[in-house]
Amino acid sequence: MSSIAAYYNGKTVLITGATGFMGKVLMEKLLRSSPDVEAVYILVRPKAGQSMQERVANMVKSKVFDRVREDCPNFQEKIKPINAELTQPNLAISAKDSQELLSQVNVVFHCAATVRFDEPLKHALLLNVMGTQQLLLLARQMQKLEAFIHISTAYAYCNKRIIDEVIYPPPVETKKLCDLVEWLDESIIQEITPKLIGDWPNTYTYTKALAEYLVQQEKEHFNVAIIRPSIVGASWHEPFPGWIDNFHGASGMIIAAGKGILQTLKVNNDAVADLIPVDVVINLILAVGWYTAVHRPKPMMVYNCTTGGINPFCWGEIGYHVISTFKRNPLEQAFRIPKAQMTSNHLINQYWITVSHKAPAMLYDFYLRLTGRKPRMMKIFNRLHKSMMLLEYFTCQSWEWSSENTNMLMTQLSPEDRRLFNFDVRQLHWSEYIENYCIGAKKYLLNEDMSGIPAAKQHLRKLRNIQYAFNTTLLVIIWRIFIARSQMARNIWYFVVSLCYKFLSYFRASSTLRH
Ligand SMILES: CCCCC/C=C\C/C=C\CCCCCCCC(=O)SCCNC(=O)CCNC(=O)[C@H](O)C(C)(C)COP(=O)(O)OP(=O)(O)OC[C@H]1O[C@@H](n2cnc3c(N)ncnc32)[C@H](O)[C@@H]1OP(=O)(O)O
Ligand SMILES: NC(=O)C1=CN([C@@H]2O[C@H](COP(=O)(O)OP(=O)(O)OC[C@H]3O[C@@H](n4cnc5c(N)ncnc54)[C@H](OP(=O)(O)O)[C@@H]3O)[C@@H](O)[C@H]2O)C=CC1
Repeated sequence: MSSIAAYYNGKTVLITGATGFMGKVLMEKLLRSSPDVEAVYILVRPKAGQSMQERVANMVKSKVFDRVREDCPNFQEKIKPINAELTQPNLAISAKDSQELLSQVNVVFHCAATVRFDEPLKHALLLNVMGTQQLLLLARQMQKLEAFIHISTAYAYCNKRIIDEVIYPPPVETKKLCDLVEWLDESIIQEITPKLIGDWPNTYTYTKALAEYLVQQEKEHFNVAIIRPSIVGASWHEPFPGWIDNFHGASGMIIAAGKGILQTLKVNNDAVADLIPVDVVINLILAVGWYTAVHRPKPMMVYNCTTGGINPFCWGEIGYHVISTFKRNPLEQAFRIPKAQMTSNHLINQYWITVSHKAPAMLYDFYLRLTGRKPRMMKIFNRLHKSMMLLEYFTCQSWEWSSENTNMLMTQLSPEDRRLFNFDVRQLHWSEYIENYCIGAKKYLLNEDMSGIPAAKQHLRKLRNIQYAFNTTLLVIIWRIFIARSQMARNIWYFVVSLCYKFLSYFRASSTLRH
C-alpha cells in the first residue's frame, strides 16, 4: 500500500483556502486517496450573502468532487467547516472551535491567500502576512501537530533571476511594516506602495516573500515546510484532465484568446512559460506533508515546484498550441477568429493593440449604439489591457529555479507512491496538456458543451466572411480616396486595368484559336 495514503488515514488535517482553486483539488485528492482520514477541518468565511454552511454545501456538489463521490459517496461527512476570517484577530475562530482544532489537528496545509496582483498593500499584508502569523500562533499550541505545510509561490523572490530552495532575508522587518500600515491612512499607503515594495512587481509576491520568513521562524517549534509552485494551471490527469475553476494565472488569457478578444500579447516568445499542472502541485503537497511529519528533516525544507528547468516550454509554443486548439475546438460566440500576435517589442505591441483590439472594439460599440444597445466592448478591452500590463512582468522574462529538494523527495517515494502521487513533470507532454487545458477551460470554466462545436465552427466561418468583406470594402474605399486625389494613383489604376483587359483578351483569343 502507498505510504503516503496510509499516513493520512486516521489523521486530522486542517486546510485553509479550501474553497479556492488549489484547496478543492487538495481536499478531493486527500479524501479519495485516504478515505479513512479522520477529519478534514476547513477554515471558511461567509461570502457573497452565503453562510459558511451554504458555501460548503454548494462546494461539495461541484464537479471536482465527482470522482471521490463515486468512490466514497459519504465523503462530505469527513469535511468539518470552521467559521474563520484570516484577516481578523484570532482568525475570528470561536473559542470552542479553536479548542477542537488545538486538540485534534495533526497536519496543517496553509493555502489561503489573496493572489491578486493589484491588491492594496494593507489587505495583502493583513491576509498573506498577518493571517499566516496568526495561523502559526495557533499551530504552536496544537498538541498533536506533526507538520505545517505553507504554500508560497515560486515568484516570492522574483526580483532574483536564480531562485534556490532557501529562504532569503526579508526586504523589511515584517512587524515594523505591519505596525506602520496599521495606523497610516489608506491613501498614503497606496501612494508609498511602489517605494515599499521596491523591485517586487506587485503586493502579492512581496507579501508572499514576507510570509515565508515568518514560517521559517517557527522551525524550532514544529515541523514546517514551504512549497513554491510557479504558474498553476489546469490539471494534467486528476480529477479530470484539464480541470480548472478560475480565471487566474494563464487561464483568463487563454480564454480571452479563444474568444478572439485577445489578439496581441506582450511576451518574450523564447522565455520559459513556467506552467505547472494543479494535480502535480497537490501530489507534491501531500508527499511533503507525509515526508515532513514522518522523516522530520532538519533544517526546514523549501520545495520549488516548477517545470522550466526540467521540461521547458516557451510562451511562443504555448501561444501556438492555444490558437491551434481553439481553431479545432472553438469557443461559442467568439468575438473574432482566434489569432495571437506575440511580441516583446513595446511599439509593435501597441500598434497591434490599436489595430486589432481598440479599433474593432470601437466599431463594435458603434454598431451596438446604432442598434439601440449599450456599448460594452471598449470596457472589456480596457480591463483586458490592465490585466495584460500586470501579467507582462512574468511573460517577458525567464527565471531559473533549483529543484534538488523536490528531486530528493521523489527518490524517497516507493514506486507505488510515485505512481499515485506523481509530481515528475519530465513525463508531461506539453501539446497534449495545452489542448486539454483549453478544452477544460471551455467545459469547466465556461460551461460550454462539446456538442456545440459544429455551431461554433459555423460562427467562425461567418466571422471570416465578415472579415473578408470588411477588408475588401476598406481597401476599395481607401483606393477610391487615393484615386480621387492623386494623378499618379489614377495612372497606376488605368495601367493595371488595361493590363488585365489585355490579358483577358489574349486568353480569350488563344482559347478560340484552340477550338
Ligand atoms: C495566445 C494565448 C496566450 C496565452 C498565454 C497565457 C498566459 C499569459 C499570461 C500570464 C501568466 C502569468 C501569470 C503569473 C503568475 C505568477 C504566479 C503566482 O503565484 S500568481 C497566483 C495567481 N494569481 C494570479 O494569476 C492573479 C492575477 N490576476 C489578478 O491579479 C486580477 O485578476 C487582475 C489581473 C488584476 C484583473 O482584475 P479584474 O478585477 O479586472 O478582474 P478579475 O480577475 O477580478 O475578474 C472579474 C470577474 O470577471 C471574471 N473573469 C475574468 N476573466 C474572465 C474571462 N476571460 N471570461 C469571463 N469572465 C472572466 C472573473 O471570474 C471575475 O468574476 P467574479 O467577480 O464573478 O469572480
Ligand atoms: N494559482 C496560482 O497560480 C498559484 C497559487 N499559489 C499559492 O497557492 C495558494 C492557493 O492559491 P489558489 O487556490 O490559486 O487561490 P484562490 O484565490 O483560488 O483561493 C484562495 C483561498 O483563500 C481563501 N481566502 C482568501 N481570503 C480569505 C480570508 N480573508 N479568510 C479566509 N480565507 C480566505 C479563499 O476563500 P474564499 O473562497 O472565501 O475567497 C480561497 O479559499 C495561495 O497561497 C497562492 O499564493 C502559488 C503559486 C501559483
